[in-house]
Amino acid sequence: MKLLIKNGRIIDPISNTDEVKDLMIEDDKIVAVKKNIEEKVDKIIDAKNCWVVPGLIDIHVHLREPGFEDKETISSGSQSAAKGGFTTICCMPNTNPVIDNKDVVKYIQEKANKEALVNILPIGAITKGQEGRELAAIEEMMEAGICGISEDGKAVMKATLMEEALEVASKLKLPVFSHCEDHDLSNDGVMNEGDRCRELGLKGISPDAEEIIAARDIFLAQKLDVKLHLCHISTQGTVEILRQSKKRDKRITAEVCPHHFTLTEEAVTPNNTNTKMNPPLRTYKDIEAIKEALRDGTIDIIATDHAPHHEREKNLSYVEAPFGIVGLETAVPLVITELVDKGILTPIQMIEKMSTKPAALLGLDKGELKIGKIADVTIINPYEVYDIDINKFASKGKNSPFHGKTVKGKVNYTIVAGKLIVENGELLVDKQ
Ligand SMILES: NC(=O)N[C@@H](CC(=O)O)C(=O)O
Ligand SMILES: [Zn+2]
Ligand SMILES: [Zn+2]
Repeated sequence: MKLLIKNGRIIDPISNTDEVKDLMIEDDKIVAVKKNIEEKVDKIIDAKNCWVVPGLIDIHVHLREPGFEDKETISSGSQSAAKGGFTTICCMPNTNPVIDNKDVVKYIQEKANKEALVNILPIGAITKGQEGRELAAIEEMMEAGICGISEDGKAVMKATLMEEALEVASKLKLPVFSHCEDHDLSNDGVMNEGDRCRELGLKGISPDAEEIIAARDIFLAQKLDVKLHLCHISTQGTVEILRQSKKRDKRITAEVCPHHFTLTEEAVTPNNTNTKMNPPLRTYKDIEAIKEALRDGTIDIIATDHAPHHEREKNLSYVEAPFGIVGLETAVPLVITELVDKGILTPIQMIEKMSTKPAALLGLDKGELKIGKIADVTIINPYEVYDIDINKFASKGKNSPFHGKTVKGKVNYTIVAGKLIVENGELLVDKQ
């Protein structure tokens, strides 16, 4: 099977390429990247005016299976990922049962092999049942194939236990994804601590809650040979801590989610629980700091923190509704609209943060368009303008604050190991 992608703008951060060329795939591999390939093939994709990029990798996704299949499943989440241009996603362990032993890891891998359209890499929990009392079976999960450990959904509050986890991760060479939140400080807050929460009479979550645990984990990690990654950072203070720490320790990485550079606390209204997520939407000054950090490389990765919830739960009051919004199908247009179009990131930098750096953090041989590599490829039309429509999401979760937003940038094709999964923006589903 030969597939030829003609006349696209090949964007490859590793070779620093941003140039119109053709790309040929044979079976599951990239076999040529050059100008004017004239060869008899099985299928030609016309990529004129489009970007041809290494398949996007989202290191922060909640797939909800096992346990919360009414919110999302491995199958529906993988369809959502494919539509969003992601060829590999990492799934967080806050499922039921929690991913804290090899059996749950294997369950997810087996289901993913049968049902998923994209590569799925489970992340194991740090503590048993995510209860914060004793370490999970990290070594056996590593042997089963987890790509990292995280307590996401919450932080490990006990510093000595977090230290122990970092030591184990260092020994096993597993990255640690830290959800930075001091739960004593965030307490029962539901939005950013600031003018807007006082105006609305809602309880706030201060930036301190994030910054204190970010600083703690950086201090704990820098004594060890370990990859510490800060999840969904949202405040100017965390950006500053990170920028300073990176001068001493090059292994620390951090991600930001599209909603944290697109919306502020001003978007919060008590009847729109799709503005409720953790960490919460912050302020204009935080967005400015995040954008600067994206531009200067302090923030390495853009991840979605795709957190689907059922309408029934999101219809509860602002206080009772769960935290989280979906993100897989809005990431590319938000990044193009808010960052690339506004000159904050070049297309190469965007792809570096959505494919190359995630691959490097996970130690994957991906994130590059090069002869001989597995053909995970995404084709994006960066000029298409349209309104985001939750009803078109493949995700079961419709909890997005971006419904109706006019954006630029559309994922047209997603190719996983040489196989066309999305064509003209639509899924070609042959697995369910
Ligand atoms: N981000 C969220 O608001 N929610 C996430 C948990 C998390 O990422 O911490 C979820 O699992 O729903
Ligand atoms: Zn989290
Ligand atoms: Zn999360």
